[in-house]
Amino acid sequence: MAATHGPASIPQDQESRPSPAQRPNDAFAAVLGIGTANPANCLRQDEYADWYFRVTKSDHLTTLNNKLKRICEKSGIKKRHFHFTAQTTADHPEFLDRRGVPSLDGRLGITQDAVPELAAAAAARAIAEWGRPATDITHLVVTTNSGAHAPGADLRLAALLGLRPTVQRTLLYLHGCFGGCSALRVAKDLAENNRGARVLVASSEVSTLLAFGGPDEDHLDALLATALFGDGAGAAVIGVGDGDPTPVERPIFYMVSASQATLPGTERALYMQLGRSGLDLGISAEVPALLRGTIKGCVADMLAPLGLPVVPGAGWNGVFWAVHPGGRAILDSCEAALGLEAGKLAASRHVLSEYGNMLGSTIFFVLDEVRRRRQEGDCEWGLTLGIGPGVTVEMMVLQSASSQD
Ligand SMILES: CCCCCCCCCCCCCCCCCC(=O)SCCNC(=O)CCNC(=O)[C@H](O)C(C)(C)COP(=O)(O)OP(=O)(O)OC[C@H]1O[C@@H](n2cnc3c(N)ncnc32)[C@H](O)[C@@H]1OP(=O)(O)O
Repeated sequence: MAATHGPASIPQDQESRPSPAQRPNDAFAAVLGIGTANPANCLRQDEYADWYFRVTKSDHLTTLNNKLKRICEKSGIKKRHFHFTAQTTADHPEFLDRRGVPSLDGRLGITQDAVPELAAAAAARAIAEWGRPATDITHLVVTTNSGAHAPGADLRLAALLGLRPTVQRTLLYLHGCFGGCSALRVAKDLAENNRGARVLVASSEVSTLLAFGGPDEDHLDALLATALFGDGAGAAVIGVGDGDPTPVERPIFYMVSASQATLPGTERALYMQLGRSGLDLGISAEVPALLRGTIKGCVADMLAPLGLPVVPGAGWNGVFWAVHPGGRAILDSCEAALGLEAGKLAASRHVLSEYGNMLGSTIFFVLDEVRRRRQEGDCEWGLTLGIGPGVTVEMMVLQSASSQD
């Protein structure tokens, strides 16, 4: 299937701009397997605020507790998974004080094992769906916001999965919420430029361990973060059919084109920085409005060279969407700015509801959900959007392989 069902040519727009689809069939990398995993500890969002104020010994801060409750109610999240437990704060009381108390070593000491182990659980599922032995993986791309080690989670993951010692590793740190999209873009390039390559991409996030702290009324975006983020890992196997069919492989999506854009003047709107007290972060309340004002032009600019076909008259509703659910208001902004019909972001909203924002891992959950929901007659072409610090938007044009079966 991999080699015989390459993407059909993308019809050109009237100006006949050069298109990536002018490349021969089967030249595009395809997603050949997807896997996801979460830590076992799961907290309901409607109980989260009270849990958080209890474990941080801050029950007396009722105004902040009520604010967190209001944020949780509007978050579009039902539950989230965490590597973090109440026991973590009992074992590491220094994690509670983010005002200069050193705790980075203790936090990194936990993520060192947690990141590759969670990645391995997701990757094992992706490899099982792919259907070939782990030793056939030629390249490994790992992304995380939850580490600062060398050798890093990529090497541990390779060992846990029994990959070949010659596997070619790439590790992407601190890419924020678009890390999964960046890793997929790198994997696409590796697969398309190395004949026979099979690239394992894995994102693993236990960033709650790095960023957790007690409530602080001078740092309300950190309070917001406690309501949004969860832990999880996603993985995919990427490869090109390259004229050497391997019948066991069944493409899910073809990765037709990848691009990245940064919204001018938005460097401080979203940021992360590792410090001695852990991961410091900023999430401006302006982010949803910033996206609402710019995302349409940004996506149009990135698509312009491609001549992507949309159903006549359907506009942005003529494609399927896999948008990173950075927050409920992020999805609302994209929906409003692009004029999307209700339901177009259903997969993203479902993932947000079930898991929260798992930074770079989230896009794998969304892609998994998009393919689960696919039905006869659904749009053949689609777009992924990753949004994170920069403010950076990563986009990939996908073609569903199932529409060619
Ligand atoms: C178990 C341990 C767990 C620990 C977790 C630890 C944390 C881990 C963190 C990991 C590190 C990750 C860092 C990554 C940073 C960059 C990555 C991203 O892209 S990030 C992705 C980007 N994601 C986003 O940008 C989030 C997008 N935002 C949203 O989705 C929504 O605004 C909403 C759901 C937060 C609220 O719904 P909405 O309809 O707007 O409802 P309303 O208008 O009624 O407001 C309700 C209350 O919310 C308030 N408030 C709002 N914004 C902020 C703010 N920035 N700041 C502060 N407060 C804010 C607002 O003031 C109001 O308060 P009040 O007046 O009631 O007192």
